[in-house]
Amino acid sequence: DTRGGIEFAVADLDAAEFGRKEIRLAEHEMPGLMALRREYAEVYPLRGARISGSLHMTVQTAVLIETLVSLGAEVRWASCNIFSTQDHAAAAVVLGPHGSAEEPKGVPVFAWKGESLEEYWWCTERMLTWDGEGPNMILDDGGDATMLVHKGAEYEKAGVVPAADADDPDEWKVFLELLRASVAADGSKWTTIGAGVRGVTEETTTGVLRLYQLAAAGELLFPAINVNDAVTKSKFDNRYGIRHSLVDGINRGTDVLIGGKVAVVCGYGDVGKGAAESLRGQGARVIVTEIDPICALQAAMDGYQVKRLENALPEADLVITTTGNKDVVMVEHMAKMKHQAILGNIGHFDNELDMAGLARYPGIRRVTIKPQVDEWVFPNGNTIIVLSEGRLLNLGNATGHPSFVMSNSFSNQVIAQIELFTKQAEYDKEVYRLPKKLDEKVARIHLDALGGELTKLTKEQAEYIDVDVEGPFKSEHYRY
Ligand SMILES: NC(=O)c1ccc[n+]([C@@H]2O[C@H](COP(=O)([O-])OP(=O)(O)OC[C@H]3O[C@@H](n4cnc5c(N)ncnc54)[C@H](O)[C@@H]3O)[C@@H](O)[C@H]2O)c1
Ligand SMILES: Nc1ncnc2c1ncn2CC[C@H](O)C(=O)O
Repeated sequence: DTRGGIEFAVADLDAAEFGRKEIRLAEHEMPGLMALRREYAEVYPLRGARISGSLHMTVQTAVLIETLVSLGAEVRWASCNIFSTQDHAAAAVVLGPHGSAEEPKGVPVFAWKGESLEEYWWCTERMLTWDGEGPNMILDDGGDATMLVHKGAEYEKAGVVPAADADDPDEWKVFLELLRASVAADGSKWTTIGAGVRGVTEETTTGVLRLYQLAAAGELLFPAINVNDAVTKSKFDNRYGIRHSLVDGINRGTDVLIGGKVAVVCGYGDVGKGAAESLRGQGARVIVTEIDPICALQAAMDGYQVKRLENALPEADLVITTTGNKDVVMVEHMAKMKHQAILGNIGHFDNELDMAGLARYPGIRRVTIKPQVDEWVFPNGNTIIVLSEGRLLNLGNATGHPSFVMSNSFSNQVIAQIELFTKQAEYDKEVYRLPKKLDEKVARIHLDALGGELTKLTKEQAEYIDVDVEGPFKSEHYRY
């Protein structure tokens, strides 16, 4: 639809008033973004930026979007997951703080909760397709937007879009069909977009992995900033955000008592650490699976039992994957789980769970209990409860991380967007991280907001530990 010159595809514009109320409350909980709006008021560092954003369309993301706009940017947005959109937030962003349903004054948003795969990729293409000049910045979460531009340009150059293999994931088949139609209609669309983008800022671990792979292959079309590995992002959002939102998703999805139960957490990285703490906080006995001896030893030292999945399954009441890897829980594992055990994933993609194998299992039956909660019935009558079809359940079954921790992450996103947009000449087609001083600046803002008192180094102390009184306070190789 298009109204007031704003193109959009959202579930219900009438939900905007509710969305605006929650955005207003969220602003109070996002001091980093509000501080950046004040710091750059009247400066408009992003004037001229045309940002295409692919990131869960939540209340928190709405505050990020409106911060980018307040710094002068034009923005188009889609969600990076078919279940993570909060429809009232999407509607409020289309209307903007001063618009109305008749006269929207916000930004184009193409996102609604419960998109099909075809709709998801349609939204992603719309988000990247501007009238006139294309985007000159991408803000990505998981790398789907970056992949669409890169694969589109690659296939335009080759003059052909490959056919999918029969056992390719449905996502990939849908993706190739979208590109087949696009390349047939305009054989240079994605090449032109790729050439016009000054840089991409990537939110999450899995998207960052994809960027380093592109860079290693010499295929990166533009510079990239790895926002995930800002300390004030991954050591906070990935851990403390999950500590809050994992249990939220399980409770809203199943209302099953977690206390006294046995929970298996696959992966003990930043997300796995938050997941284990979240479940232990509810009184679960947590068992961790890991492939990395260092993270496994951390789990053991944190008091968790460390086992291989197949040895933990017989007693598991919940199994949660957090690895960023694929094929972690296969249908053979699922067939051995306890009756009505809960299976969920909080990694970025659903391929951590063998959902295709489950759907193909002979005699399997799917009973939808409610949206994003399915009971899968095996022929022997044993059933498992799968959340959000294996997609990240904290956003599919709940509302994701709370505002305060997303303020940390999104402050880094805004800083990274300004860096790449205004200092393009300083960046090559490589993957960069933000300097430690900016990381410490984000931490300082949020510590102040929590009422924390920072101790000041004396000049002598600073010299003794060989740092500047004003920081950076740690070496580049320091591990927080
Ligand atoms: N749901 C959310 O809100 C949210 C938030 C942040 C990150 N993420 C996503 O969560 C995933 C994990 O992120 P992270 O920052 O914790 O990554 P990480 O690399 O810190 O941790 C992943 C851990 O999984 C382990 N692992 C890999 N394969 C495994 C396997 N087969 N079995 C057991 N362990 C295995 C690795 O050794 C590693 O320790 C990524 O996909 C990331 O994008 C989701
Ligand atoms: N509330 C949220 N809004 C937007 N994205 C969210 C929210 N909670 C988790 N995420 C996922 C982003 C996270 O930084 C990641 O790395 O995946």
